[in-house]
Amino acid sequence: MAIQWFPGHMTRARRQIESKLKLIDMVIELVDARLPLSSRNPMIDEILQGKPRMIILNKSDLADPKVTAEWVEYFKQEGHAVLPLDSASGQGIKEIAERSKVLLKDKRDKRAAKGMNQRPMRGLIVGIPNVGKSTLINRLAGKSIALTGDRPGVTKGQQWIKVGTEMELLDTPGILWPKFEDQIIGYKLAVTGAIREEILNVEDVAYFGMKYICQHYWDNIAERFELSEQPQDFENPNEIVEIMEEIGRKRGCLMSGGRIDLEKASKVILRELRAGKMGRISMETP
Ligand SMILES: Nc1nc2c(ncn2[C@@H]2O[C@H](COP(=O)(O)OP(=O)(O)OP(=O)(O)O)[C@@H](O)[C@H]2O)c(=O)[nH]1
Repeated sequence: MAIQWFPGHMTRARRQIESKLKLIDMVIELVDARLPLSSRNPMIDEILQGKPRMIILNKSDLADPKVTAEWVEYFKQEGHAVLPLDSASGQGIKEIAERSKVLLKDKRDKRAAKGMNQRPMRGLIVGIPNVGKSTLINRLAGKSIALTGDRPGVTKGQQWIKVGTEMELLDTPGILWPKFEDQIIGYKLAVTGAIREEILNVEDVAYFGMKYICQHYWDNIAERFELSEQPQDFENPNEIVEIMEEIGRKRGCLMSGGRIDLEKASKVILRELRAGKMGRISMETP
C-alpha cells in the first residue's frame, strides 16, 4: 500500500516523532544504502532538533559495496555516526549498541562524573516507508514485535524493546515521508520498491532502472541475460527498450503473435533488480 503523503499526514508524522524526542537519547535514521540521499526525509535535520544520530545504510546487501564505502565517508564528513547494515540477515547488527556508546560518550561520561548510574541508552528508529524499520526492530528484539511487510507499522502504545543490557528502543518506529519534489527521485524510489511503481508507469520505472544499469552495471546484466551489445547512446530510448525486450524474450514475456509483452518484461526486470538478482547495484553516488 502506498502512503499518500498529504500535508496533514506529514504534520502528524512530524508531531509523532517530535513528541518522542524527549523520551530518547538518540535517533537511528534508516536510509536505503542503494540511494541514501533520495531515501532521506527532506526535513530530517529540522525534525530531529540536533538529537545525536546514527545513520544506518540499510539493505547494504543489495547495494554496490564500493559505493556504500563512499557513502560511509560522505556521512562521516557530515559529522554523523554511520553504519552499513543488512537487517534481513542481521549482518552488522551487533555494531549498533557499540557505536551508540561512542555516540553518547559525552552524555554517559557526564552521568558517571556526577556519580549517577548508567541507565540503558534510549533510541528511536526513523525512516521512510519500506526502508526496513520493522525488520531491524524485530532483529534487535530477537522476536517478532513490530509488523513487517509492505504496510506501514501501526503498533499502538509505547513500549521499549531491550537490545542487550545497554540499550532500549521504542518499539514503534517513526515513519517519515521521502522527497517527492523531483521526478528523478520518484523513479529511484520506485525502482528500489520504496514507493509502488503503480503510482508511476511500470514501463517507465523499469526503463529508468535499465538505463542506469546499462550505463553503470552493464557486466552484471550482460552475463545474466547473455546480452552481447551494450547500448552506445544511453539517451536513445530505442537502445534501452531493445535491451528490455531482449530480457523479456529470454524470460518468456510474449504476447500472441510472438511480440514481446513490455509491461510483463518490465515487471520481471523490477522484480529481479529489487531481489538483487542483477547483482549489488547502487542507484546514486555521493
Ligand atoms: N535485502 C534486504 N531486505 C530488507 C532489509 N531490511 C528490510 N528488508 C525487506 O524490506 C521490506 C520492507 O521491510 P519493513 O521492515 O517492513 O520496512 P518498514 O520500514 O518497517 O516499512 P513500513 O512499515 O512501510 O514503514 C521487507 O520485505 C523486508 O524483508 C535488508 O537489510 N536487506
